[in-house]
This record gives sequence, C-alpha cells and structure tokens, in this order.
Amino acid sequence: MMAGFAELGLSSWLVEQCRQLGLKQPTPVQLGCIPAILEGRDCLGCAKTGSGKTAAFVLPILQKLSEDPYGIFCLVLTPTRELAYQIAEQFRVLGKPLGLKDCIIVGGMDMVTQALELSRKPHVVIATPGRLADHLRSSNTFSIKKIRFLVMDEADRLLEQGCTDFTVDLEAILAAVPAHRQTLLFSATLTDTLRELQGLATNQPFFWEAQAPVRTVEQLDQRYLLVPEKVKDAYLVHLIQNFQDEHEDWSIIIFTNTCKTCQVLCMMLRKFNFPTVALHSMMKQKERFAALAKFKSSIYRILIATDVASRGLDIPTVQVVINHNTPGLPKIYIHRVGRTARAGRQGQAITLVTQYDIHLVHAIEEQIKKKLEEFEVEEAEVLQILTQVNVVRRECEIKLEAANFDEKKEINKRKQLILEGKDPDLEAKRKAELAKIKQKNRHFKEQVEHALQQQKAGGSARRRRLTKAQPEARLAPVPTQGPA
Ligand SMILES: Nc1ncnc2c1ncn2[C@@H]1O[C@H](COP(=O)(O)OP(=O)(O)OP(=O)(O)O)[C@@H](O)[C@H]1O
Repeated sequence: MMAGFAELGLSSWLVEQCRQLGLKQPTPVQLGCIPAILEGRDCLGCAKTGSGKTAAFVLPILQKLSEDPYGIFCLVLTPTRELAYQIAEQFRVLGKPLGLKDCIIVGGMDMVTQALELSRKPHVVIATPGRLADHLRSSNTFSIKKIRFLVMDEADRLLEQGCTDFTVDLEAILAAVPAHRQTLLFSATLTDTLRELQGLATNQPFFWEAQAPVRTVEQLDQRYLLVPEKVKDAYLVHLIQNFQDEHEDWSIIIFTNTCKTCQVLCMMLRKFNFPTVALHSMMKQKERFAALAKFKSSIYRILIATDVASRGLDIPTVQVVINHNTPGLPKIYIHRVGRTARAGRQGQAITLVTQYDIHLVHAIEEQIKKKLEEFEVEEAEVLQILTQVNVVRRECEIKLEAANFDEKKEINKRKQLILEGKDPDLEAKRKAELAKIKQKNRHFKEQVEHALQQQKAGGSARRRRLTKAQPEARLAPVPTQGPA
C-alpha cells in the first residue's frame, strides 16, 4: 500500500482538502518532495508534465504557513500570466480553511491596484518576474525581505534567455529576498539549466527526478505527419474535421510559431466554422484571459496559441495537441505535448513536419528517447480541400494586413503602458538603461573571469589586472545569487 498524504507529514486539514479536491494518493513527485520540503530543505523537482508538481509545493507551503502565518510568507515566480492565475487557484482552493490571502502580480493589469494589494501583506504572492521587479523598483509599500519560501515554477524557463529574457528582473528580485529562505524549483525539464539552479538552492538541496526510460508520459500517443509547406493548412483543416466527425466531446490545442500565424489561422479556422479562440502575446490581457476561459469551459473547442500556452496550463479536457510547426527545441516539444495526457489520462500529439524540419524531429526523438510514429492520412481527401483552404487563408492574411497587425503591436504596447500608469517614452528609456546595466554586468563578469583565468595561469600580471577590475565591481555589483 502506497503512503497517503497523511503519511507524508501533512496535517489532517490538508489531507481533507486533498480528499475534497479528488487527490487520493500522492503522485511520485509529491511523495518525494513533500517530506523534504517539510523538513526545511531546498528542493529541485523534475517530473513529467501533468504529474502534480504544483501540489508538491503548494501543500507543504500551506502547512508551514498554518504553523506561523504572516505576510508576505511565500513568493512564487512563474513565466506566464495565465500560469500565475492557475497556481493562485490551487493555493486558494487547498488553503481555503486558512483564510489564505493571495495576490497575483502580472503584467497587463493595473499597477496601482496591485501596489495596494501588496501593501495589505498577502500570505502568498504569485508573480511574473517583470511586473514584480517593476513594483520593487517603484514602490516601498511592501517588502519581500522576510519571505520563508521562494518558488520558481518552470524554473528553467525563468533562467534561460529566450525571447522574453527574465534575467535582469530576476536579479532585482533575488537581491530583495532574504538569503535565509527555502527555495523550491520545479519543471518538467530542469536539466539544461541545472547548474544555475543549483546555485539558487543551496540549503541541503533535495533533488528529485523521476526515473523513467521515456521523458514524455506513456499515455501519450505521439505522431508526426510529413507535409509540404504549401499544403500544411489543408492538412490542419482535414485533421480537425476528422476529429470533429469522430468525437462527441473534444478539445484541441494547436501551437504555432508566431503571433501572426496564430491570428491568421484562428481567422481561417473560424471561416470553416470551427469554434476557435486564439491566445498569443499580442492580444490584450483581458482578451487572453477571456479566450482561455472560453476554451476551458468547452464553449470553444480549439485553442490556437503560441508558446505562451506551452508550459504548465492544466486543462483536463484537451485530448489532442497539434504542432503546426515543428518546435526548434526538444524542450519546447515536451512542454507543448504535455498539455494533453495529464494526470493519467490518454492523449494524442500530432506534429506537422516539412522536409526542412526532419532534423528537428530527430533531435526531439533523441531527447524524449522515443520514436514518433507516422500519422496516416487519406491524401486524396486533403487534395479535395486544398485550393479552398489556401484561398481562405490568403483572404485572412489580406484582412489582417489591412488591419495593420504589426503596427498595432506597437500601438497596443504603448496603450497598455499608459493604462498601467507608465509613460511609454520613459519605459523605452528604462528598457535601454536596463540593457546598459546588463551589458555592464556582463562586461564585469567577463573581466572577473578573465582575471581568474590569469590568476590560474599564474604570473605577475595577475595582481595588476585584479586591482584594475575592483573599482568596477563597486560600480556594478553582480548579485552573488543572480543567475548567469
Ligand atoms: N495526487 C494527485 N492525484 C490525482 N490528481 C492529481 C494529484 N496531484 C495533482 N493532480 C492533478 O493533476 C493535474 C496536473 O497537475 P499539475 O498541473 O500540478 O502538473 P505539473 O506537473 O505542474 O505539469 P506541467 O509540467 O505541465 O506544469 C492537475 O489537474 C492536478 O489537480
């Protein structure tokens, strides 16, 4: 008999909360991490998508909070706004008997309201790094100096320098939290950034990784479909049509590589009367939330999204993930297809592959340690709709261009900043300043590294170089705990 939640050291009220939520037995990552966190250790948890990592940190934090409640007790960082809301919900539901006060600090929402909420000392703050760093820089109405827990969900994403680079903001946040704290880091893909992460979690770190031959879940049927670029969309329409014909209750997430493709395809699928909503970063935040809500409640069956939706989102009804483009990184593939086949359910992933992307599929297969199988399609059926699909797609493209989608991006950004009480021109300046600081930090690091190398190599030049580097060190300190 496997241990239940009570055997992990959780109090009876939390065990009862789990029961009410339908969590009967702890999942392996929960079995491993909860006792270690309760013991006061830092924790790095690496487990497959949909395996219950969120509750693995929420439960022990709530227990510790109930023993010594104060605000701000815990800070959770996460890469996307939607994910912040989802995590807050878990805290709220499981922490209901505590009268838990939480606060969500994400971009695209009113800064003043957020500042007020922060000043009311919520127990738990769930934030995206950019907005929290903005608050730290601009107000002194709250402090994260005394937090007990720092959680980084999707920790590898927070540390990597992707299209949204969190490093400068993370440095600001890490400089504002106490050195004495528990740090909990979770993701389905921690290994690439393990070294940086280990620098953050130094308090008897407990490392938990699921030992499994394949890195994606067993209940996931993974297929590829080799298609010429020009007929991709006809295949997409065909796939959806077939799926709709064969299933009563269905939900699909389609991933695209750019906001524009996402928007065009959404318009196109709607023309074919598929109930589709889009989710990408060029939408206003309110529209993003609304789209996700419509999809979650199955009013709309198809969510077409960029990688803003690839990590963490937990929508049980999703049966199929379609990759409209082959992800360039295996890690992105793992997170995308992990939006289905969650918590033991079945699911299917179909990746559209053009002849130029075959090497990407090989890289994916190598990483996940599994071969993708071919998805069989009646080509004749696709050919029948080919012209129609391409004409409709072109119409949608023209319509979108007429709507100045690219220009709107800039205008929207400025509007959003004004709504948030910021001056767009000042913001641009601030961004430039930040870039400068970052550049300086990098320069400083390089100098230090260079000096260290010289030192290693020995020689008399070494002392001179080190003394030269020191004054700069005072000008642009690099927080010791900051990520590389
Ligand atoms: N012990 C449990 N028993 C049954 N279901 C569980 C249990 N723990 C969590 N779940 C459910 O499993 C689903 C997935 O959990 P969660 O979102 O935490 O996954 P995750 O590991 O964070 O995935 P990802 O890497 O995609 O973010 C949720 O709906 C959650 O309610």
